Amino acid sequence: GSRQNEGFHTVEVGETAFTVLERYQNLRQVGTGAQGVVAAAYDTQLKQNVAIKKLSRPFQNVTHAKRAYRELRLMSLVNHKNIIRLMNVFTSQKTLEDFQDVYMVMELMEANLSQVVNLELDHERLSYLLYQLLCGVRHLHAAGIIHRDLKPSNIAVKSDCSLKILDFGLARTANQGFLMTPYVVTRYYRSPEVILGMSYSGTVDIWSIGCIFGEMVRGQVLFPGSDHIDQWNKIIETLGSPTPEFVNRLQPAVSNYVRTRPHYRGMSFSRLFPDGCFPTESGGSRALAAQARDLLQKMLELDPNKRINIDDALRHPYTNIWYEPSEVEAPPPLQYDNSLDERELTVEQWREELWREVIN
Ligand SMILES: O=C(Nc1cccc(-c2n[nH]c3ccc(-c4nc[nH]n4)cc23)c1)c1ccco1
Repeated sequence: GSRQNEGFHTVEVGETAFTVLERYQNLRQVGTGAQGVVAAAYDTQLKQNVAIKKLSRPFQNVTHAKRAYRELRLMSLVNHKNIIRLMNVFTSQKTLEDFQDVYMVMELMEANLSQVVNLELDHERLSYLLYQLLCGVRHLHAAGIIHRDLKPSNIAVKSDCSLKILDFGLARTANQGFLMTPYVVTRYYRSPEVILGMSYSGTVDIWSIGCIFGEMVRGQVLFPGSDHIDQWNKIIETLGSPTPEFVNRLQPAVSNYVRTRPHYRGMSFSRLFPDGCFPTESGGSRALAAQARDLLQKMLELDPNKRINIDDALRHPYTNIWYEPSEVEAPPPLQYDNSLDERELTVEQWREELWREVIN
């Protein structure tokens, strides 16, 4: 029979075949994402558990290819404790012609945040998770990377309450919603400026963090919109209509639409996040609830120009108890050249780009 690739072995993980280096043993599925299947494994060389993500035919279309290329380049560029680290990347195929799959080996976490948002977290854990998320995003922004698609499913945690961001979101030119796979694009955490197609800056990620933080407090999604229109309606019904000054900054067609909406006053934040939905452990909890509510209000500001920025959020009383200059001001990685993942290449050209990234 054909000589099995030396140094590789093939195992079934769920319905997916993983052909991985011999050093990775005892594979078991821990998750699936829009890009592929993730397995936990034991690395017999490093003598530690790892996560292995299989990207099946990442060049199958431009969306997958851009995302895979961006992720490979960014993960090897970025080095921060709150961003998942790429430990190895390989393919079992020997030539470009045979090139099919990419395997990314990363640190193993224990759960993703969507499995944690409905737990009753005390203020200590809540503020620590929020602080780490802000640190990780600050590091991305320092490298010129705006994530734009932060949500609980692409953030992972461990029982020691450590948190890591799992991916790098959308390339600026990625199409906003149509995917070839059956996976639904979750828009619940997308900021008003992304929904309304405005120019955007790093504060889009602050909005998403506010939505995630709010969901951990409330135990349910803040703005569960079924599409962009519904998403916008849910946001203004809850937070109130935008100011005329904000609406005037929109593109004409969009501002005309936004003006047709009924006028909403919005709910007060003490009604949105009453004391009852905060942990009530002994001592100081009313003061902590007030601090958490204050920070939420500043993150869930409709107008990006008025929204709190990352540095102020890290210095807010609710999070700055964790402030460690070494974690917050970690030296920024080399600036990421966004233009590389925004080239309009053909599937075949992306395949070659990915092949080069994997074999070097
Ligand atoms: O469920 C377990 N772990 C778990 C749960 C959720 C995420 C990860 C995870 N760790 N590292 C990663 C890197 C990337 C991804 C990724 N998911 C989509 N895209 N990328 C996910 C991970 C791990 C578990 C049970 C027993 C031991 O671990």
